[in-house]
Amino acid sequence: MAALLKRSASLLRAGALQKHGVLTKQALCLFSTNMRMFTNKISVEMDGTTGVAVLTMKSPPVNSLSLDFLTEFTISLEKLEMDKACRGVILTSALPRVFSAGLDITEMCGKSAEHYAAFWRAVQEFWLKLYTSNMVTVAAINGSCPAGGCLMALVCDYRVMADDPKFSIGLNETKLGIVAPFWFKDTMTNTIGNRETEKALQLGYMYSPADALKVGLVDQLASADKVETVASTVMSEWLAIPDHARHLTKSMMRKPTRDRLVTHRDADITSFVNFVTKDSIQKSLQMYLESLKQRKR
Ligand SMILES: CCCCCCCCCCC/C=C/C(=O)SCCNC(=O)CCNC(=O)[C@H](O)C(C)(C)COP(=O)(O)OP(=O)(O)OC[C@H]1O[C@@H](n2cnc3c(N)ncnc32)[C@H](O)[C@@H]1OP(=O)(O)O
Repeated sequence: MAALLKRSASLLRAGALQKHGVLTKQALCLFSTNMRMFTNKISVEMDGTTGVAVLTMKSPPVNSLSLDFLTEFTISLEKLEMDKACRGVILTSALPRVFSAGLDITEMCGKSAEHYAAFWRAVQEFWLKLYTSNMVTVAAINGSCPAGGCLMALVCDYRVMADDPKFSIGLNETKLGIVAPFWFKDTMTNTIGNRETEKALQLGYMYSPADALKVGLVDQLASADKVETVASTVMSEWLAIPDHARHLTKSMMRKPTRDRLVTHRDADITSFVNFVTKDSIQKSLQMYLESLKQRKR
């Protein structure tokens, strides 16, 4: 399994996944009954009787979405997608207090233009795979989830968040001096509407769980120790709907947003690389990283 994953990761890095559109058969190892899979940063437990997998992010300190993390995540999701027995995935975090801190800022600082392009392609791939998944996807948000972490939750079909005022969720990019790309914006607009998104994005607003529920950014709150149980209950409600009818409905709803990124994918990478290589943006990101480190002192 480790060797297959390693091979899959190198194929993904080498762009083979983009070239052929799917992972090679060799890279696939289908789940059929109860199954566990561990990579460095992710564990997947699939219950063959319910058809539900729990994908747990376990990349300390904050489950930041590095190139390695994104590669492992996308491969794990692809494997589940190819397994006919798997009908739903619950995403959650093994870390206390943090669901995901979003994109790994160190991937956007002090690197080459080639690195930024490869990183951004992996971010796009991650979004596309999760957004267009045929499986029911439920986010069990058991901690804070800024920016890319919020995006991950937003692309799921349903969001259950821990009702703890210490946690927050939102697209806070402007606070870092950067801009949420159009497909982040589209994903949020589709969830909470244009006016609320306009305010939230400009202000880089991080919502408390109660406020997130009020605006529809999350669907349900639960006490921290019940988030995954509530997510499982929601999952069984969604799985009661015939798969083919639900798939077709989901893809009808999501196709225009998905197509917009697919059509402008290369331009979006160029835009990202041009943006992130600017001295002023590098300075903002470095200062933000430094401020995160200073907070602890
Ligand atoms: C014209 C338009 C063109 C558009 C082109 C595109 C433009 C670019 C678009 C980019 C989109 C970006 C999306 C993102 O996701 S950016 C990331 C945003 N994330 C954040 O702001 C989160 C920051 N982190 C936190 O708020 C907290 O860490 C958190 C609440 C998540 C957890 O708090 P906690 O107290 O538990 O942990 P610490 O703060 O002490 O952090 C522990 C260590 O982790 C490091 N850290 C935290 N977050 C990140 C991160 N996102 N990336 C990398 N590293 C991170 C932190 O520095 C600590 O490190 P040290 O232990 O070394 O001090």
